[in-house]
Amino acid sequence: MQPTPATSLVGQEYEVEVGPVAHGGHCVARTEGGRVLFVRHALPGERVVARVTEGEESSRFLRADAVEILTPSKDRVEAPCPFSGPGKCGGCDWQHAKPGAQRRLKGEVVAEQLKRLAGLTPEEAGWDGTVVPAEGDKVPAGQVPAWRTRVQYAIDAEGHAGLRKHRSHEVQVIDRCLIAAEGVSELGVEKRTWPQMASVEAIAASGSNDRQVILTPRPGGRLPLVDLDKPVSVLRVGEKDGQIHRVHGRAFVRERAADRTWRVSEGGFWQVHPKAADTLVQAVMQGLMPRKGDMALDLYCGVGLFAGALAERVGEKGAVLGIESGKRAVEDARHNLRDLDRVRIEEGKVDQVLPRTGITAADIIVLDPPRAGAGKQTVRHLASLTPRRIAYVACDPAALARDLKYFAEEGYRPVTLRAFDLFPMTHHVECVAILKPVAKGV
Ligand SMILES: C[S@@+](CC[C@H](N)C(=O)[O-])C[C@H]1O[C@@H](n2cnc3c(N)ncnc32)[C@H](O)[C@@H]1O
Repeated sequence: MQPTPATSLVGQEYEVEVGPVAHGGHCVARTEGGRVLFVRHALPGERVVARVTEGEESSRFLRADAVEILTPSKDRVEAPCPFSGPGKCGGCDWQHAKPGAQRRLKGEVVAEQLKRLAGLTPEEAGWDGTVVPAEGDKVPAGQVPAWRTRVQYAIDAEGHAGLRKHRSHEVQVIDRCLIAAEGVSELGVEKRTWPQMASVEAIAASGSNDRQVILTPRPGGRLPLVDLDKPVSVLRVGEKDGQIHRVHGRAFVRERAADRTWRVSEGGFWQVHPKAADTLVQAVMQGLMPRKGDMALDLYCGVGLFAGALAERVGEKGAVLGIESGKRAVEDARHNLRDLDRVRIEEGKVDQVLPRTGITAADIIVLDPPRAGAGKQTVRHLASLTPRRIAYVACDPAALARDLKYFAEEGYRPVTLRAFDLFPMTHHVECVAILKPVAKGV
């Protein structure tokens, strides 16, 4: 028998009352028939016309855009960016919300994830429920902080630069990104065409005047002559090996944080918001309270940010071990911390390298995993090292909550949790949880 073709509901419109915010930059609503909609461009409490963008008759839930606002929330503003809105750029999620409301929505998402996945109330997680703006980002409604020091532009078939539409490969051509840092805008990527390129990443270091452009050609595409006004280093992604190669200028940018200069090479991780690195180092050190002589771990250490800050505090009698899987990031970390004998950086995946190190105890641990989180096996291993305190830096509250549950099973509970709005206008939020051991079963 032939399977019945799925009936697409794309384009179908429903008038709905918008319910609470959900993780991912949308709100939950139900149709009269009880069908669940995840609605973008809406705010809780609004009555809107939602047009389905993804989903079929048989889908568990549908995705939709609010295309008409019948009863606006008091938190609504006109989106400052002309490229934000249904069917347009997918980069920002909350352009249509006042800055304070954006932070409240993010706080509600963190609270919901903690409750659902870790069984923790904000009080139990040691969190006051607020999401704190980065220094300098408190702007009036209708204005936008220009914070993105790294922007990956997608290039359309005609060579125009833009950003991808939400959950799509289609490119929304733009002439300016409002959240791009000044240094990125000055590179003028949107002002010229990039024939034969698939993407162009623009990086403006916040700790120096270093600027970098990383070009990814289409298959068989030839590199353009890059005649940008400023001295800019140019790298390209190799078609055959996928590796980043230097075309001209430096192969790295220099960032500044925690009173040190950091070399960040070729696609290595560095926080995108210019204040993020200092904000997070401060939160981690305040929570961990390192002591002279401590043995400390910095897991998923990137170019060595927390390892460097820890090394200053544990002093000459202490030791810091960083683990990072990116080869170039490891080279950068070793270079960045070459003046500190007490720091050792190991290359490889945390779950593979850590058991091989033979370390059986650590006094304090920082972990800053990618979006997927650390996972049960790594959490177990960390708890077995019986650290006095653990600082968990998380870019995804769902992964954080899952790992907090595993930590609780191993006898570690959060004593404080702080949340920072290091990605204004988007749904992303960064958290720092400080964990301490409690007696098992308590
Ligand atoms: C969120 S970044 C944190 C980097 C650094 N702590 C910082 O703040 O700049 C996560 C880092 O983990 C690295 N990474 C991803 N998976 C890993 C794994 N399984 N083991 C070790 N490092 C990993 C990535 O290359 C990236 O540098």
